[in-house]
Amino acid sequence: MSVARVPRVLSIAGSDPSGGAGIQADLKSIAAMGGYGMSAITALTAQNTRGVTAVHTPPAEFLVAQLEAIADDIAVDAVKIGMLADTAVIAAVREWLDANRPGVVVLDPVMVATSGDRLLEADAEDALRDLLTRAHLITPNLPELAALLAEPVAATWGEALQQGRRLSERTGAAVLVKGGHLDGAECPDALVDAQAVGSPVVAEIPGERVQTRNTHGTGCSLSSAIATVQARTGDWANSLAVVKEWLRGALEASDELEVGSGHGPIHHFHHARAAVPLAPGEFTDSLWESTAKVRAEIDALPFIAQLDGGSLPEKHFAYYLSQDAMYLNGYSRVLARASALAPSEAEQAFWAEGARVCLEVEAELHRTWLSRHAAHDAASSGGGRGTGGAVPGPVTKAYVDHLLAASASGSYGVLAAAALPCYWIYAEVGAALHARHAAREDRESHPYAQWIGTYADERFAEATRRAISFTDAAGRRASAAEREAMRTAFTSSAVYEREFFDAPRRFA
Ligand SMILES: Nc1ncnc2c1ncn2[C@@H]1O[C@H](COP(=O)(O)OP(=O)(O)O)[C@@H](O)[C@H]1O
Ligand SMILES: Cc1ncc(COP(=O)(O)OP(=O)(O)O)c(N)n1
Repeated sequence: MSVARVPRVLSIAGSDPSGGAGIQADLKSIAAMGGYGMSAITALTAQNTRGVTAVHTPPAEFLVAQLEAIADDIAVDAVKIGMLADTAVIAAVREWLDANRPGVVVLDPVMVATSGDRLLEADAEDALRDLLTRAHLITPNLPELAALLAEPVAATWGEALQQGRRLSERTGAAVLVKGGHLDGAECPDALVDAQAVGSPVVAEIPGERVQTRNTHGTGCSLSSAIATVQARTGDWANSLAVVKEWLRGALEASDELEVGSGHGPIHHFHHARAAVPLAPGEFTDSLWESTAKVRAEIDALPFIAQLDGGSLPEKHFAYYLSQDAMYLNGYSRVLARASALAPSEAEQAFWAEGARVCLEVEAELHRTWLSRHAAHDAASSGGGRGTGGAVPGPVTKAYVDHLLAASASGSYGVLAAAALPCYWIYAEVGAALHARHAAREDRESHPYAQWIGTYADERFAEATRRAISFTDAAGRRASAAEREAMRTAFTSSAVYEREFFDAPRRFA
């Protein structure tokens, strides 16, 4: 058979307005597997995650009109058949299949929903048995498999495989035997084909049962997904392996959806969560949120409270200043690298200016603050360093090494994310310190008044806004993997910010 890059897949099935089963689940599954989904609706149900309250089956002629409209205009690479409601619908589908003979036909013999509600009239079961012979693959659950054979429901996986073989013999189609209704921790699936050379079990995929109530529509999703992948690959065993892995993820992520109070739906697009288009600011907002705990820890550090209240030991302040000067020198090189990697001239100029300003501030620290605090600095521990000959402390070294590693990653986004906390957290901490200081009555006599005054620099606040905006744009452009790496880089830098503010207490 020929394979289609974006298979055009038709679901002939019923509608589930709650979106978890029926054509709604099929269209999501087809799209999730890279296909183009279409639907011809056999019946309308009123249902939610707790059960079915009503079924309305339009005249079969209207289904025929839908099927003809599609076939007149569009090549169909694969068909998935679900809820068929009654004999008139089954007859219409049978005639259409005979006239059009699609290359892939997957038939999910929907009879009774998990809630116990009938989705196929009892007198239509024989007509359904006859239709099975038109399918390439049949995907019954264990109660449906038993009903189609008029046998008791299989109690073991071995019995289920035997029943699958018998149904395959009777219909000439392959049967996907599904373990969803088995008791126990295992949830295997197997492709059974009585006509296969050797063993009729063509492929068997073991699987652990996912502990969740959200299994509404798993059968619909599985059958439409496998039809789509089969149209792409032409290999049933491969297709099952792909779909089973995807379905496991969809069950595991289903709690995120929070849909309904009964058996909720699965998360069809769990694998594409990171590819969701982001609004401006959304990415950096989420980075900021993810560091809430670290930022609260920074706010609670003795260094901040003591700087605020004026009781910070001067040797701690001197240590902080000398480490800041050394950090700025390394940070300048990192920003220069961001400039080199920047995708636009505006960004290139922005980071280059940041690199220049870092050196300017470093020089200013040496000229004013550090010379003023030289006596304390020289007396402090760390191997007799003075403001001129100081060596980077362990936190400064580790922080700069982390930033240099981000530079070496070659990813502009990762580097921008690693560099951002130094702007953003410093600006926020500084703004809060400055606001509190401005409200003090004794601010004139505060020993660190002049230093705290530097936190009010509007040019730094503006640079911070631009750094956030450029990093956000990089995050929106990034692949899922790069976004994850950006997140890790940002979080690590936030932790280093905390350690940097705490370093004077530990190492001065
Ligand atoms: N809790 C679960 N954990 C893992 N896989 C499951 C679970 N429930 C169902 N499945 C899988 O979902 C698919 C549909 O299974 P099943 O429940 O047997 O069919 P239906 O939804 O038609 O009743 C199968 O691949 C089955 O293995
Ligand atoms: C409209 C419609 N079609 C099929 C079903 C049955 O869905 P299924 O995937 O077999 O699983 P459950 O929803 O029964 O768990 C349905 N409910 N509605």
